[in-house]
Amino acid sequence: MNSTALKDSLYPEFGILLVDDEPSYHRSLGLMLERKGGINHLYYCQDSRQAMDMLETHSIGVVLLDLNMPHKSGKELLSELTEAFPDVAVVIISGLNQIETAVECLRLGAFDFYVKTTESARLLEGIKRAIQLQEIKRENQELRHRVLSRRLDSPEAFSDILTQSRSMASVFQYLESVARSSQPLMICGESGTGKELIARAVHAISGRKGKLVTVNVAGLDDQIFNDTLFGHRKGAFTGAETERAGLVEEASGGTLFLDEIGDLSHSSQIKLLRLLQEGEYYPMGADRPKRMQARIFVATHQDLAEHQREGRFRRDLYYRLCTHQVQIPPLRARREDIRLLFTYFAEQAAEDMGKPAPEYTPELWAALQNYDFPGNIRELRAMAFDAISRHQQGPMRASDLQLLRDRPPEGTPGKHDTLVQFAPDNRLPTLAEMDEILIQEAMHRADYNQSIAARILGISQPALSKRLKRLRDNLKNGIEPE
Ligand SMILES: Nc1ncnc2c1ncn2[C@@H]1O[C@H](COP(=O)(O)OP(=O)(O)OP(=O)(O)O)[C@@H](O)[C@H]1O
Repeated sequence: MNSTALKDSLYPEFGILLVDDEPSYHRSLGLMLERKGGINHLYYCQDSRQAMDMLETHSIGVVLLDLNMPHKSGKELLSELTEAFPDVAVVIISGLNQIETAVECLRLGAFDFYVKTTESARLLEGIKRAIQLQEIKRENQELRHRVLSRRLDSPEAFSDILTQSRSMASVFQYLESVARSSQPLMICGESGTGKELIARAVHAISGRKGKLVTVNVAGLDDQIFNDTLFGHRKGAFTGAETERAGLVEEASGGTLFLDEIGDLSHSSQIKLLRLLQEGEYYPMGADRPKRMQARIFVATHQDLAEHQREGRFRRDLYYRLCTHQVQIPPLRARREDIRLLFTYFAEQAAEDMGKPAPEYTPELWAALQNYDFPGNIRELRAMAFDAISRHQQGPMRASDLQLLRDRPPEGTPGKHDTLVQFAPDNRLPTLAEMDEILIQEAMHRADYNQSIAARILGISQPALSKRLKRLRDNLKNGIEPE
């Protein structure tokens, strides 16, 4: 047995076992796979009687099997193999071009059938397909396992992403199951939902030793895109006085994160597609290609599926990019995170500004809960910093939040006087929350005169006093309105 398994970075994650009695064919196929496909996690077996043992002892995902071998024929081995290892993909590479044999092998469970004289590019494409399918199968199994056990292997990688939402926990579980894949990852979500934080977390648990290199591709014209990603040789164009490595090279052994991919120009889309299809690229002015050693992440706040349907984004590129895809929910779809995040950012702001962190009124929470956050967490963060900078004393109130975009213009009468909006998509406040909001508002309008506030509310002054006391006690004990 010979294997390349000692190399630093192995692709794919599982082994590819070549079973053939001809060492010269092993050599040429191995070289072709490594040079043209970057496939270097290879094991060789010359004696077909040993193949089953190798499958027992190594993590093999794909077997490349010859048919005509002494001792045990390929067909015999195929039957044993598909029975004992139904999850392994077997690609037959036969010396004979016989249609009946091909049909029989496929019936026995082979994934694909090629003859040895097949053009190497076609053979490579077929083997890559088998690898990709295996990767997806394994990731699926891994994901099912994680979802059922509701666990994360590396919770620390996600510790910068504050959340208590169940939907985000599922996002993390999915990301862990695809973190070690070599396939691209597409991160979708509205602006400010934390896509860049997600990219960093997934890179951290990808097992890749290289860097995460980020580039925003929106607005890059095709020439700049080309130079930024692929670099150039000295003298490649007027002004190219020194050689420059592109970001694909900088991300070697790591991850290249292309942000705002929905804004990539059409000509640059073609270049990116070629890079993904061939795994190779030409720095400007170079006559030999370089092999890409980076994994690609992309992010977008746009609906790329729709762009693709409308012809604004190349369909072939879209399908290459979305093998693994995650949708980060907007903040309004995980309102349970609002209080956690606001408190966190407000405390951070207070510390930065040397102020004590304030208490918060229930009315403030209700106003935040009923706001849509079109700018998501980025907007919430800015809102918390702004509120702390202007806050003077006492508990922080809804009126300290100047950034509420849908706040009615000053002086709008009626129900708009309060910050609580009754938009159809918003959660309605509970009666208990409404009670508190009304009391706070009445006290504010009455300039904290209880008798006047009681009159505004249509209750007696002792009744208001009792409610105020209960409110203060709840606030002190951190109890939420039911
Ligand atoms: N769950 C979170 N916990 C803590 N901070 C967060 C969280 N989500 C986002 N942030 C912060 O919000 C801001 C915006 O996040 P980020 O830049 O990752 O968003 P994005 O989705 O990439 O935005 P864009 O699409 O505009 O590039 C950053 O300051 C980030 O640190």
